[in-house]
Amino acid sequence: MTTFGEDAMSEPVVALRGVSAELGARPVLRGIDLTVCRGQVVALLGANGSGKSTAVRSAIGQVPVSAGAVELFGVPVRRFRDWRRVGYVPQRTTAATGVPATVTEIVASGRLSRTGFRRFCRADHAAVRRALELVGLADRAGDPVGALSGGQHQRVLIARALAAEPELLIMDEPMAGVDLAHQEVLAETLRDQVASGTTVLLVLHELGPLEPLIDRAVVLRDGRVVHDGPPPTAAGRPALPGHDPAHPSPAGALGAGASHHCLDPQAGTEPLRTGLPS
Ligand SMILES: Nc1ncnc2c1ncn2[C@@H]1O[C@H](COP(=O)(O)OP(=O)(O)OP(=O)(O)O)[C@@H](O)[C@H]1O
Repeated sequence: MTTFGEDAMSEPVVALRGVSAELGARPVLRGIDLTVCRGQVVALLGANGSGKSTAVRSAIGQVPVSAGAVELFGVPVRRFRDWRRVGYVPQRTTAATGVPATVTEIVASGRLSRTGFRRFCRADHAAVRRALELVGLADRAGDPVGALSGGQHQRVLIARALAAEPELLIMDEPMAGVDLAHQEVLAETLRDQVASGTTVLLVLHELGPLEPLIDRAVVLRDGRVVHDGPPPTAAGRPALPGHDPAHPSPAGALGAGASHHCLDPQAGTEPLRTGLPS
């Protein structure tokens, strides 16, 4: 297990500062600030069309920004090359359907960011096998990916991201179409990843079994950050252990410019609870 010191915990792994982006002629992001520090698990929430996918796609350089700055591991994304450190699960796609590849081949493709064009070594094969086991698909390893159900396909995409053993996992609605039993399995997997120091940025519609893992929620509305703080409270119970639902954080109270959600090494506070209302 990796242990990070306080200095590492204060290091922004993902930083969007004042980011605006247009798709077509439409302004989709309107000056958003989003910082995820090492070891944090941040959920990006908001209604359909609020800009969540665009925000994570701009974080990995897939959407060009018209204003503001995007950094990964402290490096401007346009100069970032160390992609082995990043695992990305796109919003559910059927792109692999019809591709004549096996489940193992799709998952192994996630390892290419580490291996480049060298031959797979024993550790690479082991990482692929382990990723398949983590999502509960080891028994389907040799099957054509086109023969899988939608939820199984989603789990293949998660395994593909895990195969690279990334330091940062960015997942766009990873639980979409996944049944509750396998959501629990994936939540357990994610818990292990987080325990070993992985930083996670998730687009979610509902927190579900991931709720206990979420340190912070950033809520978008119409391309703007309207809340950055504790996750919303599920009906009738606290969003996090120790969080009093009688004192919910007012949406927008923390607003944009949330880099203070990283641990201040001088402050000596609990790193991942910074910003929770008392
Ligand atoms: N390629 C595109 N060209 C033009 N507009 C687009 C494109 N992709 C997305 N948009 C628009 O950008 C806005 C934000 O889309 P985005 O996919 O980021 O939203 P989202 O919050 O992830 O939504 P959902 O919850 O439905 O996945 C929407 O109004 C959408 O119609």
